[in-house]
Amino acid sequence: MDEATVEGSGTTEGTEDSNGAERRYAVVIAGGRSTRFGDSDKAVAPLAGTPMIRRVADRLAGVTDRLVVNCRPDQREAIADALAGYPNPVRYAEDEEPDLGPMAGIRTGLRGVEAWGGPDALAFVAACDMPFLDPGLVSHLFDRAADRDAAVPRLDDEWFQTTHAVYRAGPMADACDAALAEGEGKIIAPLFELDHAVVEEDEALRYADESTFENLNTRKEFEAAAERFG
Ligand SMILES: Nc1nc2c(ncn2[C@@H]2O[C@H](COP(=O)(O)OP(=O)(O)OP(=O)(O)O)[C@@H](O)[C@H]2O)c(=O)[nH]1
Ligand SMILES: [Mg+2]
Repeated sequence: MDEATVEGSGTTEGTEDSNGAERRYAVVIAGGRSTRFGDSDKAVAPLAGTPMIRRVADRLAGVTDRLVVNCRPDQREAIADALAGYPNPVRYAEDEEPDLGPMAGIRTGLRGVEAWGGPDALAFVAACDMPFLDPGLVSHLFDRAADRDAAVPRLDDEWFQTTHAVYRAGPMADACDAALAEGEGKIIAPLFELDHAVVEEDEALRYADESTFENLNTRKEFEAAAERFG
């Protein structure tokens, strides 16, 4: 791999498991610098006693079969500690070049999925800072992506939730590579290259409440969220 270190490259197993059901992948991207949060990594910061990335991963454990975490190499040990004992198999897709932005994180995470389950595997991609995400909506997004290459929620007819969306690993990673090569920074650009379902707000909110899209950026938001976990 030229851009990312992905474990298990070359061990593609296909997307079917033994009972014929399609495996569902989760990707959590965590390669950001948490600058609004402060001088520690928000991914592993304890949120009401549990590292935030663990809360995100736990929300996904029942509706996905395998987890790929995208991060920088220097984050990996702390993240692996946070995910110790996770019920599903976990692999890491490390940024070879850091700080290329969330689109590069999505690309690298999906390359990890592709190496594990093949290019047609579907993955729900989440940011590491969305601890309220709703597994019911995640399942629905998988259903909506089944005959497409992506399913992405859109709020208020306008705001695509690209880090709360399902993608087919190979096509989306290729589209991100192309966008990155063109210097295209807008995270929605690769989406428009794909056959994608848009899940409008009213549809999404039949499966979840708004908090599923909430992301925590500042220490203040983090502390307010911690109180909601009691
Ligand atoms: N791999 C990778 N992931 C990123 C990068 N920038 C942001 N992310 C991830 O994208 C998601 C959304 O990013 P932000 O909420 O801006 O997080 P952040 O960049 O760590 O925080 P700020 O520095 O405050 O912007 C988070 O899960 C980040 O970890 C990056 O350069 N590389
Ligand atoms: Mg950022």
